[in-house]
Amino acid sequence: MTLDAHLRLTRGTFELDLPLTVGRGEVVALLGPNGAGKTTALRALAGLLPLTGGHLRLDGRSWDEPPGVFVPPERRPIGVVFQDYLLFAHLSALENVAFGPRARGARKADARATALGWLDRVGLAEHAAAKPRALSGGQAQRVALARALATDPGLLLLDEPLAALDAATRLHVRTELGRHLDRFPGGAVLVTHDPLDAMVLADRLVILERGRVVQEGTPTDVARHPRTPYVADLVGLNLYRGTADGTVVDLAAGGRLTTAEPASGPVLVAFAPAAVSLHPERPTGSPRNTWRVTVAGVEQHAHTTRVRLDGSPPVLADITTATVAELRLRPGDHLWAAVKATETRTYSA
Ligand SMILES: Nc1ncnc2c1ncn2[C@@H]1O[C@H](COP(=O)(O)OP(=O)(O)OP(=O)(O)O)[C@@H](O)[C@H]1O
Repeated sequence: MTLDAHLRLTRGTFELDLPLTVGRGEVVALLGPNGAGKTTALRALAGLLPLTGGHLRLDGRSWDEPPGVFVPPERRPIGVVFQDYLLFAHLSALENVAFGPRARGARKADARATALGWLDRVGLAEHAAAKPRALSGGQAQRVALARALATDPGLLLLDEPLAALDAATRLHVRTELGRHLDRFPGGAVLVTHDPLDAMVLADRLVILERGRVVQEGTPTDVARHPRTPYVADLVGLNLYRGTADGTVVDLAAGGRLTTAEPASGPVLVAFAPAAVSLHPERPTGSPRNTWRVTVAGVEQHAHTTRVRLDGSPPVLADITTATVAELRLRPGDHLWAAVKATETRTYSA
């Protein structure tokens, strides 16, 4: 199955304008800040919101092409997994999964056999008789996935499928979901806020901001070459726009950096917060960028401390607990930031 779409629609003052293709067996993650249009895109794919322009085709068959064509949701071969599962509370796990095949005309015994096969594949055959309230969050999510796959959909839509799970369950269900997605022959569109879900599960990321695509590529490519502050934040990098003249880049945010790769004209420069070291005095002796900074905030992460620093340019630094103790950091403190040219990546803007 191949999805070929240009989703154009208007909701109040918001406009979605999203070209989107999904190949056979491909998982595409839609990422973006709140209000970027991710849910709107998913609802348009499902047929819950009609397009106002553009087109939506699966394997050459048109599902939505205003003004003439609109295939209603119940006639689209899609499977949907939402964060809150939406299992029928009064039906058993088996009946929940059998519901789709039944609704599509399968005989009761056949629908139950299909459902049991899917529950077995997601490791829940022994919970077939359980009602949703007797299942854990992770188990309910697996029933929701089995239910979506039991109808043999051409397209799978996943809306924040792991968001309702606690951290430990999430890790486990993420790995399992990845395995099922690898085997799924159709295409899948995954909406998520979690960069890790997207990086682990998706073949390709499409980043939306204000209804438009701002960046698209494999997880590795996007993580290495963020193009907007939102994407840089998502993948945890410092990112600056600037103008390069050889290995010197004048930054739009103020200041200049010496980089390793020579370039010319408008560029983006990125480096990891872990590449930044902080010093009470100006460090000397090695070929580094150094500039004066002021501590704006300090956050404790799992194994490091992230320090937000004002300066020209402002910068994020990840430092060890030992360094935090040594520097006794407090907001307003003046320090020197240093980053080696070889730790920076430069690419055209
Ligand atoms: N019922 C509605 N009527 C008018 N505008 C709406 C409606 N629902 C959403 N919008 C607008 O559409 C835009 C996109 O919303 P959407 O829910 O698709 O974003 P999202 O990327 O899924 O955000 P989130 O991450 O918060 O779920 C928003 O700017 C919102 O204001």
